[in-house]
Amino acid sequence: MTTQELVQQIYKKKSFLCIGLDVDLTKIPKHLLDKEDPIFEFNKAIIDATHHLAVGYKPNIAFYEAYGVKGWKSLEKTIQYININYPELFTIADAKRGDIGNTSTMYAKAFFEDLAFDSITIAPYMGKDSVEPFLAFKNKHTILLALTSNQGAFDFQTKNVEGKELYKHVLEVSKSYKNAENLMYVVGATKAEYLSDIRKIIPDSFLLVPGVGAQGGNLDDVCKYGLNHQVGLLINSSRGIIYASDGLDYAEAAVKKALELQKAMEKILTSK
Ligand SMILES: O=C(O)c1cc(=O)[nH]c(=O)n1[C@@H]1O[C@H](COP(=O)(O)O)[C@@H](O)[C@H]1O
Repeated sequence: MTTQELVQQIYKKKSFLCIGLDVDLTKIPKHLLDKEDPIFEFNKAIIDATHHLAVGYKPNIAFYEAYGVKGWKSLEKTIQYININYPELFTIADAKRGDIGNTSTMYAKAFFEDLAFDSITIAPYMGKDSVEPFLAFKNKHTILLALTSNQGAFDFQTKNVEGKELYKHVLEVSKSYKNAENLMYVVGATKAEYLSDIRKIIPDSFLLVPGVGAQGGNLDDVCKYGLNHQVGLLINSSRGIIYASDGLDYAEAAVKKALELQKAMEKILTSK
């Protein structure tokens, strides 16, 4: 998917919501556990109910790998279901990969070619030759971890290195990578106060912003400095939407939570 197609979808739906599919068998409604593939059944119901309110879905790969081959099959069925039934949706493999060049190429093939995701999250720690193999894929997006939502972000990312914070080096250096136009960045919603500095370095890039909902991040704070001329934000909520209820009404409860966020986004977009 091109960035332009993503932007068009955002304006059409008046939403820049991404729903995180972090499926945990201990949290989904009990009646689904009797099904042949409970994870896929859960995802399918959530996607069918919320696809008009969201522009993207982000399965966190750990939640599938945790169930071995079965989990990987559920992931494959989920991404195929989206790509066949809702091809306009932007898909993110939240895999947080990155390794020496030839290994990164194999990760890229796994997520961009075999599973046909539109994008993948990547850790920048191993540098240019670990990131560029992902950037080589046309119309695929590499979402680099810049300033993450967790407390551990302060261990390294905000440390001063040669006069500026490490995350700023990540933003600046990555802009010179080959095919850098395929880059997006992760900035946690809990770090909204850093966004005006971040936008000075990468005014045009899309940001994936997790941490709204369960982690306490605030949508208005993120939008205040995070929005750009093409919106430039994908706000992710996982647990806050998909586990709104663990009863028979789980899909309707997810719609209610997604609608609250979409309405707030519509208001922000129309007042922009
Ligand atoms: O890359 C991510 O998506 C990510 C980066 C980050 O800094 N913080 C963060 O929470 N995430 C992911 O975003 C999702 C947040 O989930 P909730 O807190 O349940 O909305 C999880 O899948 C996290 O792994």
